[in-house]
Amino acid sequence: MSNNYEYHRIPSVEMEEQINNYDNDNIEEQLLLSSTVKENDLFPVPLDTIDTIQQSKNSVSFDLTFCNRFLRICRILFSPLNPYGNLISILCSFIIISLTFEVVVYFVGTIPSRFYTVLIGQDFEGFKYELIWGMGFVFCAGLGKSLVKFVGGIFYLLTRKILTKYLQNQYVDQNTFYRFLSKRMDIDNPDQRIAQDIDKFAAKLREIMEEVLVSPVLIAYYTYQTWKLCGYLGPLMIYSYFFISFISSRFLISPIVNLVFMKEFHEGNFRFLHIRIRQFSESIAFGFGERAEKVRLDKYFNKILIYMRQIIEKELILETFTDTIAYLGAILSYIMIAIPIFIGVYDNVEKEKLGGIISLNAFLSMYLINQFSKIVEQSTRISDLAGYTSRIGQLLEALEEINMELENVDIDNPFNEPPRPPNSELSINFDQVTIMTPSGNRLLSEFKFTIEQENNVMIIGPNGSGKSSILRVMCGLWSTPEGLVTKPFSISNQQRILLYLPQTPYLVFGSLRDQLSYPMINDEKNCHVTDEEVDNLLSLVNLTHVKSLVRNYDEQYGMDWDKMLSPGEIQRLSIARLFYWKPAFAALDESTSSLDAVTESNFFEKCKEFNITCITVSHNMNLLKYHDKVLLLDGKGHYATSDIDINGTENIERWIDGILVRNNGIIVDE
Ligand SMILES: Nc1ncnc2c1ncn2[C@@H]1O[C@H](COP(=O)(O)OP(=O)(O)OP(=O)(O)O)[C@@H](O)[C@H]1O
Repeated sequence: MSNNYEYHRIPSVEMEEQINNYDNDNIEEQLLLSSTVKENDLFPVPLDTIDTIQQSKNSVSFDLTFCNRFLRICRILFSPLNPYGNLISILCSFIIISLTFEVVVYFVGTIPSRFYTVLIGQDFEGFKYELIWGMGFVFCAGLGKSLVKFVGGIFYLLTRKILTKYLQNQYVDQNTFYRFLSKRMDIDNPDQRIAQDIDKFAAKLREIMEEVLVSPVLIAYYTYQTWKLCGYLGPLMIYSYFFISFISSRFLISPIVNLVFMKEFHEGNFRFLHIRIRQFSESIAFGFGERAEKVRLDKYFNKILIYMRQIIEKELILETFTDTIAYLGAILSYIMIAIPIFIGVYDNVEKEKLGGIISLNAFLSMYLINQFSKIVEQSTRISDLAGYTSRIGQLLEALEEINMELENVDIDNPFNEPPRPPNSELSINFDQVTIMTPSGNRLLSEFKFTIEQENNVMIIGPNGSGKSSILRVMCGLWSTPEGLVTKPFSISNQQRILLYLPQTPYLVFGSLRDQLSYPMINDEKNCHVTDEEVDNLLSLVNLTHVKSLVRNYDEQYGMDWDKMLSPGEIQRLSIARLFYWKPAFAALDESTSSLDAVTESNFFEKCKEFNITCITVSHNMNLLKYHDKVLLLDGKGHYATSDIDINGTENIERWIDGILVRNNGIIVDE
């Protein structure tokens, strides 16, 4: 066996030549030219044009759109209706602690001059007093600083929690994410936006808050003090100076916002490629695709590096500007006092007093300037924040649009049918239905078909003819522009009328019990499948050996499920899930393709026994014998239906061949 494996792993001579011929320096270009690796595998447009398209499509900057998106996010964060936590009270604590800290820092700043006074006066009692108070203030300053950081941490945590839960609940709601992923190709990596960009947004917001949260209060206080000393001219000069600085810095921030956006876009793709390698490790290894994957990864990582470099370069200019502004502020305070001195306002003031006025003015205006400088110094952080704001804002807007479409759809009852009593006759009816892909491609028109209980239906037809699409419409994933689909819906969460089984079943991150009762969640309070039921279900599908693979039925497993079970066993597990639910209808999309013939036959027998009506999509004509009706699509927008009678399936196969050969229109048998 292992020799066989080794044999398959040896690349063919041509492949080896091809790989050896790659010039390492120019490997990307060569691989792109070779037929084995095509850029289009990943994206429908050449990679080099992706940036241009993304940039034009997602052109983001530090403008009114940013302000609107930022305000929108703030409304979510500070909404009193928000159920995830009270950010307003954290913000108030943040402000109070930061202000108290500023006051303590002010007193700590006066400690040297107090010591100076008592030491000059050789006042021992005063020295002891200052020592005790000084120690107290220093301790409070240390505590205050840590408290500011602590409340900042809580603020960051709550910001992330509120935004993530808000977006996640919208994204993973009804089938929003399915519609979103099929329709909104323009919004890249929604997962990254929720998992990473929100985190970065919250971290940047915290950093900015820690720096400038109390600035408005301090600015108001020192504006008043400066105005008292220098008249209106002093504050006016400082305000004008920083207004001009802020407006100028805006032009330096804007290009960085776009670069941050694009860097995050490529970060998402880079991570996506790594996830694909993990997901398709075996296929890549079988196909000798390691080098191709490496080239792809390098290509995306290089893009990230290029954007990072550009951001660093642009930040150099921005930092130079903001630091210069901060240093120029020091000179400004002297210009402010120089004007009244040189125009003769203080001509009658004694020289000693003038010295005091100059130093007091310098102190007050420097403090005011310092507060403004702090705001301008946040430019680099603000540019990052604006980039994340755009990414989160875009996702919010797109989800809102999708949710507006879904507003009137009840997922358990997507067709707004009146409820039926559980035991009434069940059927699924397509009445003059148009089936159209989300991209607007019409697959079937005026489709008329009824699926009745206990009448298994097999849907057949060439690839891409729309077989799975019929199931998508039936399960409510796709809406129908014309016609009406009626079907019974689940009366309660404990009962499923219709269950869909795909070719590759979805295995949850969870326990064996969870696999069987999916989508029901098992926990200490709600255990939906008893141990006995687990045993029965596993023996029904011949999977009893799985019991020895897990420590117990509640042990949680993640990606390991894919390694523990073969594709056929995974299909059997999903069939056990079907037998757990025993729905009235089972939509089977190639879901028995990996089963051996005996297991397949047992499966259909059991379905009959459990009164599960199968709607099967398959290319395997051997399955015809388990069905009562056949629906044939020709791939050109036509369909035909026929009963499969007791004379066997040979007639039906001839009928199918006839239609596919004639391919000339709609034939409805009844
Ligand atoms: N989410 C989607 N968005 C746009 N087009 C789609 C989407 N899903 C499927 N399609 C298109 O709809 C057409 C029918 O697809 P469908 O999956 O129904 O084919 P099928 O008959 O089941 O094919 P196969 O036998 O290969 O499974 C295909 O051309 C496919 O490209």
